[in-house]
Amino acid sequence: MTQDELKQAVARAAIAYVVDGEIIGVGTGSTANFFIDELATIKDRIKGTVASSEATAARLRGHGIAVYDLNDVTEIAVYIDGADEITASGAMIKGGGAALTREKIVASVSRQFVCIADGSKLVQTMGAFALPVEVLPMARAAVMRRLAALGGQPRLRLKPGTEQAFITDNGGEIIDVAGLTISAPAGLEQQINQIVGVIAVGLFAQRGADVCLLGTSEGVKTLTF
Ligand SMILES: O=C[C@H](O)[C@H](O)[C@H](O)COP(=O)(O)O
Repeated sequence: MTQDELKQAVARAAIAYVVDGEIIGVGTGSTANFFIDELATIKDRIKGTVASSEATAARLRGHGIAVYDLNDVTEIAVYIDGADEITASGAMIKGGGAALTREKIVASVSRQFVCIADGSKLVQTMGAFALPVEVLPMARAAVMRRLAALGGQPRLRLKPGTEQAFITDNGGEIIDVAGLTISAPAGLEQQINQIVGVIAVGLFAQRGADVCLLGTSEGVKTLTF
């Protein structure tokens, strides 16, 4: 099976976690896009969605699915999203698609977090994927020095094909930190959160996934944490 077929399989399996009549939180990225396309086939069963990025909101609306502002919603039944890396305890690195801050916010008000990922995302120790950190542009250099002091190699994410900083939906910039071996994800998440100028770190450990639907050549495996 190709990686896309594995992503499609987990996206389809995630439909079983959608709660009828409720609001669903929707993630960002290629796996989440497959999920949005599946959700479109049962859109009449849900009340609507909250999106974790402008790109996701546009894709949802393109399918005629209602997208609510989070400020108008008190509870989200389930949040469904991909990951860049996930451990056997449900901690994740996210933000390869630069949506980490809104993803974290939507996940934080959701009753359940269902991660959908192809098998290549399951790792023993996180860090091979450079850790994304969203920062306020004026704090970029100061935060990069602090991240380097933690042992990483921080690099400013650029707009593809340019020398200009990539700008997120929130007006922030992304620093990708390579070279970390993340053996205590919750502690590192807390430590990076405390650096002044950081908007959010792409470590989802304090609030990790509750379930991971993992796409493998033997079928979709369900990991619960
Ligand atoms: O910001 C992006 C998100 O955290 C994605 O969930 C993550 O990058 C995984 O994306 P994909 O499903 O494209 O591998």
